Order: sequence, then C-alpha cells, then structure tokens
Amino acid sequence: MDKIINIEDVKWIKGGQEILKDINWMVKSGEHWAVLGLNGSGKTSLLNIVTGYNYPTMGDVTILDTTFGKASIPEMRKRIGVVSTALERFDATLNNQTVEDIVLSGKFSSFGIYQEVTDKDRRKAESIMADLRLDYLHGKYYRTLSQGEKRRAIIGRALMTEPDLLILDEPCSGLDILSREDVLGITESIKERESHLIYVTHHIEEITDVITHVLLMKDGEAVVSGKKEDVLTSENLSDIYKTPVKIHWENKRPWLSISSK
Ligand SMILES: Nc1ncnc2c1ncn2[C@@H]1O[C@H](COP(=O)(O)OP(=O)(O)OP(=O)(O)O)[C@@H](O)[C@H]1O
Repeated sequence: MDKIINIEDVKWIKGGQEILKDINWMVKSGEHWAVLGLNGSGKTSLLNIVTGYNYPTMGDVTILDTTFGKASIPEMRKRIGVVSTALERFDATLNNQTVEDIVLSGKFSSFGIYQEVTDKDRRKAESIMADLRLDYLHGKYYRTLSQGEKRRAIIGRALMTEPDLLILDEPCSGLDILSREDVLGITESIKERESHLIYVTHHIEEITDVITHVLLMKDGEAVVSGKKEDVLTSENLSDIYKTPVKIHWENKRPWLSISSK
C-alpha cells in the first residue's frame, strides 16, 4: 500500500455552507502528518471525511486502498484508530474500569470487555502499556487517573487493533505542559508500531520530531501541505493564523511567537 490517504478535489457542503473547499491531500506510506489550523478551519470535518463519517459532496476519496463508493467503509474503519475529546462522553462508563481493561477493550467495538480475551490479547495489552509508560497504573481505576494518564490510556486502547492509521484529534487539549509532554512522548512508540499518525492541533509546538509532514488548513481550504520544514515557515503560519507570527526551532520542535507590529 503506497498511498494511505488520497483526497482529490473534495468539497463538503452542509446546510448550504461550503465547509471544505477543493481539498487535495495525499499521505504516503511511512509519513506522519500534523493537520494545523485555527478553530473552525475545517480540521475535524476533513478527518471525518477520512473516517467516512462525512461523505464528500464532490471529489474522490481513497483511504487505505478503500475507494469511497466502491468498497466497504465499515471494513476500512476497523483499520483506523481515532482518539478525540468526543470520547469523553464515555467517561461515565470508563470510570469503573481499570487501565488494563480499557486498553484490552480496544479489541472490541465497545468500552468494556464483554467477549472472551485470549492470553495473546493480554500480552499485547501489556506490551502497549509498557510502551506508553502506563504499567505503573496497573489495577488503577480510570476515575482516579490524571487527565494526561486518561489520554494515554485511551491512546493505548486505540493501538490494540494495530491500526494502519491513527488519528489523534487534539489529544493534548486541556492538559498542563508536563502532561502534554507525557502524551507527546508516546507518539514515538506509535511510529515504531508502523501505524501512520495524523495529529490534529492548533498548537504548533505539539509538532514533534515524529511528524514528517504538515497540512495547513484555513477557512475550509488546505492552504499548504508538504514536508514539515518546507511548510512551517513564518510566512505560511502568519497566513493561517491571520496575524504576523514568527517561528523558531528548539530541540527539533517549532515554537511560535507573535511578531510585534
Ligand atoms: N455537521 C455540521 N453542520 C454544519 N456545520 C458544520 C458541521 N460540522 C462542522 N461545521 C462547520 O464547519 C466549520 C469547520 O468546523 P470544524 O469542526 O471542521 O473545524 P475545526 O478546524 O476542527 O475546529 P476546532 O479546532 O474548533 O475543532 C465550522 O464553521 C463549523 O461550524
């Protein structure tokens, strides 16, 4: 599989409003992308196209060899892991589960284990917990975890099916800087698991070394896309943030400051 995502001339019109405008986006095997844009720029709408929850009004979409309109979207979805704050609506169910059961339940399309679990599944969950530095939380209930630990447990859950594509939609929102670094630290392990990462954010400093490519969204348009170093320029970022900004790099991570006018 050479192309992971291939979106050509996609429009998405909803309620008479053109929310996505002529989007072209190709993600190739081995690449890890960040999707960056202000609130309302269309990031989630685009990701909902990728997962098949929004159907394009016009254009062609192929995700993981599945061409929309020609093959089964539910089958394709089994190969995609999604972590977003929308999952917080399941918190009441998760609260009374241990971290290891939450990770294990990723094997099923339910929060909770209602089907048989094999020793192999348990070993896989253990290995994910070790990689995501969650093993110190063994036996702990979700409700007792910090926000950062909760996010890491949910990411661990998404890895149980060994997804070809892992979408992290603002996984660090609401976290303090230390918890944020903990969550960002585990993206390295995702790379080693041969999953392709799509990391959605409006904070440029969350673009870690793992990310190879960036797509910039503005007002429903994919303004620029390509290699991280080429896309993340002060000029491009001033355009999408609609204000003069300057980028600088530290420890291979980009940081932003607002330019004085
Ligand atoms: N189902 C829908 N029906 C009507 N309008 C929608 C729908 N989904 C999104 N929109 C509109 O599309 C625009 C883009 O929204 P979207 O959630 O994709 O942006 P975003 O970049 O993910 O924003 P945020 O960073 O705030 O999550 C917004 O103006 C939003 O109100």
